[in-house]
Amino acid sequence: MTDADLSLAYRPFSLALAEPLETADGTISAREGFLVRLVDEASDDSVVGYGEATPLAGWTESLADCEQALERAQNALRTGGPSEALEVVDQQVAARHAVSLALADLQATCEATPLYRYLSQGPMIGRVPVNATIGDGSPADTARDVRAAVDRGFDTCKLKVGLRSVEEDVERVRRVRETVSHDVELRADANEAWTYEQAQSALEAFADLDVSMLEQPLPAGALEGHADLRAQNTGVSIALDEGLLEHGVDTICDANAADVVVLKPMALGGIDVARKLAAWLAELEVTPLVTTTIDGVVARTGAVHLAAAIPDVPACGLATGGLLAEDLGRDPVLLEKGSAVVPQAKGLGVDDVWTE
Ligand SMILES: O=C(O)CCC(=O)C1=CC=C[C@@H](O)[C@@H]1C(=O)O
Ligand SMILES: [Mg+2]
Repeated sequence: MTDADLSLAYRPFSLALAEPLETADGTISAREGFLVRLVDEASDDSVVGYGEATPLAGWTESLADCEQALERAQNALRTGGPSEALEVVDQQVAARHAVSLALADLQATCEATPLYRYLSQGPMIGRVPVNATIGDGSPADTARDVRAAVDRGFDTCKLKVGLRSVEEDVERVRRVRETVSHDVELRADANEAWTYEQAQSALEAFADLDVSMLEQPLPAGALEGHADLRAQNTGVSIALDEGLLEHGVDTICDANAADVVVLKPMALGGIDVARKLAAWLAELEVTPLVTTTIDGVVARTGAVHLAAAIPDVPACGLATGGLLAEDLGRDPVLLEKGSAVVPQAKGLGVDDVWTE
């Protein structure tokens, strides 16, 4: 394959969620983006690579900026090859995610290697643990949704909190705990909703209810506040998500602000970028965890490969396909007993997404 033989095409898509996901950041009811296809014209059987750019307000560039960036990448690929195509989308994380994923899928496919092994050069991995994602709802609805997830095989559930009063959120978690045993790991994600005092009182109550992790309780800027919450040693891990985009790994680790850092490849510019951050975090003894931005099957499967390339990754937010009412194509990732079964076919393992 020579660079000059590669051509990039993209097309828009819109995927509705089965039910709107209520978060303290806002409601997500549909995901719009671009499916990317790279073709190596020189290969006899036209090897292809797929990528996906699904911008999310507040986390990535806008849909319009993403489209312009993909157009630039299309031209740059023709004139300057892959490195130039990546360079011209350097500041548009969702577009860069798509282009870098398509390049990696194509390369791994050419090498007849599953994408995660192309990324990690590591051992074969059969499964990665995943969590169920439970949106805001009444205490009864939340308990019902968690029960249903546990009945489907999940043993880790992440609840969205921060839309109601702290007392109501604590009541939701209490109802959930009454419904499922302590074998089920419960996490909560407040998406920056709380003041320090609110976070402190939630943390104490959550510790009593055996919640394992509280994600982004305070605004992204509040690194010291997160460090202070951590220093209380309640037994509840503090995870940063939005905080990573604002501060980067070094600043978070220097401030001792997190036990866990959430990596969203779509918001970070790609699975290649996220994998480097994961290695860096692990070196600094902070746990990396992978989630999607409620993406289509191409980006979601890319995130599964990323998680499989991270040693000893904890349960990740990758079981988000079921939140969509429709998808870009067949899902190659089976969810079984709280794990995602990692595709072992060459490349991403996604096909039939680009129908003419
Ligand atoms: O982590 C998960 O279980 C699924 C992904 C998820 O929760 C999110 C996806 C996209 C935007 C956010 O509201 C949210 C998050 O903050 O982690
Ligand atoms: Mg989060």
